[in-house]
Amino acid sequence: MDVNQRIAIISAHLHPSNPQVLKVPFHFHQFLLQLSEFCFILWDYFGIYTLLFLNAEKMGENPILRAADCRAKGGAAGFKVAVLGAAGGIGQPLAMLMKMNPLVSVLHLYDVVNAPGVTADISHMDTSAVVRGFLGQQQLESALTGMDLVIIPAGVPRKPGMTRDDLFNINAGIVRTLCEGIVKSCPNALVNLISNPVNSTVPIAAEVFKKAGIYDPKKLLGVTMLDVVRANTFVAEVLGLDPREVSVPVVGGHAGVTILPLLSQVKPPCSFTPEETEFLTKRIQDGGTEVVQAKAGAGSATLSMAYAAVKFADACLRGLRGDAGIVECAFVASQVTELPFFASKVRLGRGGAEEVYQLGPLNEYERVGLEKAKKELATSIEKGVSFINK
Ligand SMILES: NC(=O)c1ccc[n+]([C@@H]2O[C@H](COP(=O)([O-])OP(=O)(O)OC[C@H]3O[C@@H](n4cnc5c(N)ncnc54)[C@H](O)[C@@H]3O)[C@@H](O)[C@H]2O)c1
Ligand SMILES: O=C(O)C[C@H](O)C(=O)O
Repeated sequence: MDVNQRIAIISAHLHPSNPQVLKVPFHFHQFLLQLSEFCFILWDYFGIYTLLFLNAEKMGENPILRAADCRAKGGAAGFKVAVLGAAGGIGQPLAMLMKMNPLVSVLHLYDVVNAPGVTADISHMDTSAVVRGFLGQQQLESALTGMDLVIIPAGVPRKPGMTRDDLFNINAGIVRTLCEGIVKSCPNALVNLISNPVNSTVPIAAEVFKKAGIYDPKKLLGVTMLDVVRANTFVAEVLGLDPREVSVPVVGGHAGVTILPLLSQVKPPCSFTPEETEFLTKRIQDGGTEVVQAKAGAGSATLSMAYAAVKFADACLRGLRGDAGIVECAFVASQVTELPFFASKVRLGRGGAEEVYQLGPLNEYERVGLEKAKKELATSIEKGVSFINK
């Protein structure tokens, strides 16, 4: 019986117009029974909230929100995910899409600006993940504590005329600081690194983790999914197919010629003329620049990147859950070439990138592209490594 039913019954009994109340002589035991009913109602209405208020006042929090948070925490089981740089151009739509992901139970949004605003906004979405905001470096440790997956889109984006490597001086330091936070608060988390230049920031992260003695190469993944997303889209346009039916492996790295689409391995199997191959390869390699130029100084890809990041993060979470056969491209520690890092297809599992696949047969065009990619990649990787070890 709920509180309202109890109130209805008791007030009906006590109301002077109730003939039974008038007729039935006063009995002390009935009076006690009714008194106890009233006590229950008072407790239901006021007692629990009084306790919550007293407890929450001590903790300096709004008790009603705290109660709601407790209920939400008791909800769906899932993974704890942090987004670092959550108030940015990528961070905001990425945070929104992660809030919609049913595999996520707790979502921590960290930034050096505007994290509370983005958090308040996203927390009103009626999906199950509980959202908490963290602002500034003094809250970095709390933001990261207990996380299963950390997604990093923090850092400055390109303007027209810049290369991704031009971002190194600012973003290298940002990535180092964030990775030092991961060392302290969630050394076993999977890390999805988006901040550019990815070809250097992934080696930076690896060196920070190595120095701290927590490096697990399987758990550090540079996000190159946007190259795959673009490749699927552009190839589908040429073939006249639905992009969701097209799968293009993109290997190497994430900048200019290091982005190497393997058009000979497109699924469904198809063939391209030399002109189509040249056109598609260039368009995929220059996809980022195409957006930077179109935005004319207002930044680089944010919405398609958030989409790609969430597609990749979802694959990582399904891998962590133990799903079989999750294969995506990522920039990881690798023995596929002589370079210590290389993007290729990886199998995602409970331990992260559990298997790194070989490139498979390449045609002559791709072999030439691979040599160019490796040359530039070697320099970018070395730049990242020596940033930490200088
Ligand atoms: N891997 C890829 O495919 C890919 C694609 C697109 C963009 N990017 C890169 O992602 C990065 C972010 O791009 P954006 O468009 O979102 O930029 P943005 O400037 O819109 O957002 C970056 C956010 O990072 C925050 N930030 C800065 N320093 C920080 C710190 N120390 N700790 C936490 N947060 C910090 C900023 O406050 C800002 O909110 C850039 O480096 C960009 O080049 C990578
Ligand atoms: O091009 C950029 O600077 C951003 C990103 O790396 C992209 O590929 O869109």
